[in-house]
Amino acid sequence: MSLTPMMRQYREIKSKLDGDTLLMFRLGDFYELFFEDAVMASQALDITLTGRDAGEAGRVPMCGVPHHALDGYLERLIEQGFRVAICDQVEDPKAAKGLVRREIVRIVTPGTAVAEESDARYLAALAFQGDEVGLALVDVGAGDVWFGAGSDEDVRDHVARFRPREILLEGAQASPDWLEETVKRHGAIVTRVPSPSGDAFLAHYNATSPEALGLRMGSAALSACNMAFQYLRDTQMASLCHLAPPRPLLEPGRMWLSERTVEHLELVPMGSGRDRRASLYDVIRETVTAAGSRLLRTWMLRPLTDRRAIEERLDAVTALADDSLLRAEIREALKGMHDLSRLLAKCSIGRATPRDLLALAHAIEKGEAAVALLPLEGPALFSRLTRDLPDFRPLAEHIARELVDDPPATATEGGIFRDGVDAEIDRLRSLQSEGRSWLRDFEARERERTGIKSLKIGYNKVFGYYIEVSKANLSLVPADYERKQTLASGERFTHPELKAREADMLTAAERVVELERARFESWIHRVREQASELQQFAEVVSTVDVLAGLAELAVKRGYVRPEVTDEIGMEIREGRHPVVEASLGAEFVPNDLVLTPDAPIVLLTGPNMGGKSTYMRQAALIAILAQMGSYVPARSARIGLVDRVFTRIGASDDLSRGQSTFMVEMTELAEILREASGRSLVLLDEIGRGTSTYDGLSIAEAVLEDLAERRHRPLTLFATHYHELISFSERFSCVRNQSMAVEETDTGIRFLHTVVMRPSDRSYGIQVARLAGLPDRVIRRAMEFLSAREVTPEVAAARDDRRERRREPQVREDGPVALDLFAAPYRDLVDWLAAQDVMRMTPLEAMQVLHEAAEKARDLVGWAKSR
Ligand SMILES: Nc1ncnc2c1ncn2[C@@H]1O[C@H](COP(=O)(O)OP(=O)(O)OP(=O)(O)O)[C@@H](O)[C@H]1O
Repeated sequence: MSLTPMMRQYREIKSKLDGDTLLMFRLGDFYELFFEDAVMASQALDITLTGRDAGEAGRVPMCGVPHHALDGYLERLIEQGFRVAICDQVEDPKAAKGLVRREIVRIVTPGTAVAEESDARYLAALAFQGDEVGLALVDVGAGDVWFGAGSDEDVRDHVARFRPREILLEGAQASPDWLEETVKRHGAIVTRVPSPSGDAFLAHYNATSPEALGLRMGSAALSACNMAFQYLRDTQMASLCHLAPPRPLLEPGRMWLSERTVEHLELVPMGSGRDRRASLYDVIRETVTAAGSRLLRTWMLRPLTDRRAIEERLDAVTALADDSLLRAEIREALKGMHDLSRLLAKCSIGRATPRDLLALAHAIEKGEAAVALLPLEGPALFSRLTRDLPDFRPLAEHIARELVDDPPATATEGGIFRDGVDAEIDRLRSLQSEGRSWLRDFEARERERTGIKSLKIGYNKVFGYYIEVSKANLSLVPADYERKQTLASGERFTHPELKAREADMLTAAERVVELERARFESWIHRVREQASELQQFAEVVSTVDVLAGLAELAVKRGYVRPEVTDEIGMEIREGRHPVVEASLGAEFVPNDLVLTPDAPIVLLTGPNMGGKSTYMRQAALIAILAQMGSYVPARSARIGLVDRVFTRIGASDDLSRGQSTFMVEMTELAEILREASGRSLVLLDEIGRGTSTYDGLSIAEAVLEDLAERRHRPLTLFATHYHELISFSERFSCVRNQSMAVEETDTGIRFLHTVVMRPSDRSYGIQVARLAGLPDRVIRRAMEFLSAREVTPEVAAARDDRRERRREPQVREDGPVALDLFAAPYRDLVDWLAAQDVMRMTPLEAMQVLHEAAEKARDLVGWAKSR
């Protein structure tokens, strides 16, 4: 079938792309899509689907977006997981003989697009070698590159933490089991790529061997890096010289926090909209720049384990916390600073506009102003940061001197540079302005000569300059006017004198645009040449922002400087949970925590809602804050360095991963028991809850015993409802009982949120249920069931089996003394209740079950009475 030449060109270019990459084809002022692409894009972007004559194929579907609005539309497509190839006209249409030459100039993909946002946006590459998986992560916008390798699970953790938007896998490689779910959870796409050939990675960094970049020859990590860089080269088609040197994911001297720990401790925001829960990151973020916020997040997720490095940061924070004037000046200097890394990325991928160039200059000026404020005789970190830094002020000043105050958003229309910057540009501009004044004179002259008062000189792209005469005056038009165009209201003419001028003026205008563009490009080139030093400068500025932000946080929220030691243990006086405190304010009740090598295990009991989870998480958050170099919410804190934080805390979203709650619990527990060292902090919340009481209790007991009997016992906070475990402290001096205090009142109980150094005497489950508004009749029956259970022979026997009972059963005289739970009608209810899986229900369904339970219980009450 023969297509029009343009459509043939389109087809040829499209055939070079993967099937699912959309092609945006530049036609005049629009980027157009055709065929299936047009159908998909018109739906995705909610734009009108039209058609275009394609030759014998007839009309084919088409839709398009104006070229100046491309970025916005691209962003929307990328957000929906599309990959988009941009095809531009690569020669001047005026100079083209026949069809304009077009080429793909870049491919925009979810993992490589540079967006105007502060969040990181990663591209990941996975390379499999036997049991080892190599991983590379690149944030093109921020210029960050990370690499690492490990087990399938390690890599899953990294991927979950970095939340890449796009994951590269080799064509034939089978997907790891977890990939599909990760992709769903984080809205990423998987892109299949050819196996890496050559050394795109080494070539990018101009390195002769991988060792020079910290990688091993032939390693899985190196393959992943090669995959990522080959893909970047193929899609970006630009130098990407702004990318910082690659950094290992598992740097020595960093604390490792697994994905689950990050989630359990709510370090970063989770959920969205109304479900979005406040996180540590939200509370501690006092940075004033977007890049500073990104770095703060990195610090928080990768705390240090090297005491000296932590103290170096703490010294800097102290200096800034103590000097409020200096802190305010630094923060003021940085306020409103554009994202330097992102601007560098744009220069490096050739997408910077004149506006970006000026923004870059302003960002440098702001960064330099902030850095210049640092007292060099002050903390060592300040001088270390600034020691080898070139002075970028001359560069910034030079740019600002040359560019106009409000440069255009594209480099193609001139008006970028000030007068006096370039003699040739000035000369051409004055030619243009002379031309304009000549036009004014010419207009006046012609009005005079013809006597047509309303005669006007106008301009459009098709006809150039013209003389417009209204209908009423057409009879006065002189013979030397040549008719060009008829309008409803009059006619347009040219004149030889006007034509001659027009040629001069248009040439001058085109020449100016050309010269300005070339000058702009040479500026971008100069920036690119210094991209890696500028990127380093950007990181220094972000560090200053983070340090000043942490100092601000310390002062604003009354945090104290922790004492960080190489010993094992921690002593926190009047510690607070930073996030809960931020929402409760003065109502928050501070608590102490002392863990020593001799007594590293705390067994925490107390009612639901008593504050156990808060207390446990608080310990981990304080340790993380201290080790990232921040002050902490406490009256005082002495923190022995922690190598890892492990958490096993019932997570509500386990279900969304399709794993049973109990299975997840046990998998995590297994990891903790395998990997926790004597320097680890372990939080265990209600181990065993996911299974039957006695299985759960037995597992909890065995775990506690295992931890207590170790030579290197991890610092452990063990919250439990199993009161049976309380007696452990008699067997093991390393286990200390603590509980959340409760006050019993006439109407029920009141939570004091105070930690006391004794076990809780009861679990108060039913009282908490009453507080939650369970109907009185259900509460009453629950009390009856409870007292009955306490004397059921099976239960009593099972308990006696295990240990001496702490309390004698309280037989209530006014209630049914021995309710036979296994009598048929009760048994039905018990069986039915046992079959309910509340964790898999929506709140509404759970309410219905509760309602039904109450109904059934009421029936039973009636049945019992009737007996
Ligand atoms: N120290 C405190 N000061 C004031 N309020 C607190 C404190 N600790 C916890 N709370 C409040 O009590 C609520 C319950 O706390 P938390 O979830 O830690 O209890 P829990 O004992 O772990 O409960 P459950 O066993 O049901 O999980 C929190 O939402 C918080 O508002």
